[in-house]
Amino acid sequence: MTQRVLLATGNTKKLTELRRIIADNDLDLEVVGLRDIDPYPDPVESEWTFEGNALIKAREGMIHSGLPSLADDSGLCVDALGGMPGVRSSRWNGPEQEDIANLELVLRQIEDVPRGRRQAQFVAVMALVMPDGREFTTRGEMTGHLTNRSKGSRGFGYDPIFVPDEQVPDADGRLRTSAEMTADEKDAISHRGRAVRAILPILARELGLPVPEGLRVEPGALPGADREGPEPTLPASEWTAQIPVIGRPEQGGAKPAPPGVPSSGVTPLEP
Ligand SMILES: O=c1[nH]c(=O)c2ncn([C@@H]3O[C@H](COP(=O)(O)OP(=O)(O)OP(=O)(O)O)[C@@H](O)[C@H]3O)c2[nH]1
Ligand SMILES: [Mg+2]
Repeated sequence: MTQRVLLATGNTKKLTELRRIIADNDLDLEVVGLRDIDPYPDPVESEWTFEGNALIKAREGMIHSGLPSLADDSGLCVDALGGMPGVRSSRWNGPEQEDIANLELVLRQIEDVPRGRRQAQFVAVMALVMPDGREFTTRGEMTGHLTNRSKGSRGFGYDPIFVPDEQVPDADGRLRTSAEMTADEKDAISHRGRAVRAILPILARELGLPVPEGLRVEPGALPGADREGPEPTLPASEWTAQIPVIGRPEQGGAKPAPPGVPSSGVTPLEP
């Protein structure tokens, strides 16, 4: 029988991306969203780390559904803002969680920062909480820089002002924002794509499912994969340290970067 897994997020655009990345990897799973179960109050994201908040959301999902639960905590870390908005990304302009207001505030805050110093990273942490209480987290990152005005209408959040490093310039030498990329292009290089592709082999193993070919990792590379005896007692943060960020194109991951996209290295800033 197909097993069910909860994706515990209230953000519909994020849910669409997560469902899509999971579907691309051919696991025999039924993915359930928060709308498919009895409603419960939004958990308070009270931690100061992506790992901490992802675990809060996944634990709450598991408690209310009884299902293995996945949650994503993600955000934009801007070098010129000392790594902020970070875990505060969705509420940067206030509790209303408005994407455009958040993005405009970041642009105002770095108005005087020159082009060569506008580096930023998207970070996503995926947490998996199993009904027996075991917990796992994986992390993915996407580096890039910020433009000074919005371009593109795909994606969500800060995508219209974020130019990923991992892309090839077009014929005019122009680089695109992640809001100008197709879904497949963004998933191949995104923080979320990487974090999801890293958690799927762990989820497959925990559910006793075959790990799809492209997601297979070396025996022993996953935490607890070769354990004997009692269940592991390491805190989730230490498990994380043992999990390789698989799925990166440069590491032979599940889904290669689209044709023409360099596997690593930094492409020039927009002319
Ligand atoms: O342009 C973007 N492209 C992305 O790919 C992306 N990933 C994250 N973000 C930003 O980070 C917040 C997450 O905050 P977050 O993890 O708390 O999620 P959320 O509050 O939206 O939903 P939930 O999962 O907590 O229910 C989001 O709202 C966005 O502002 C992104 N922006
Ligand atoms: Mg949130």
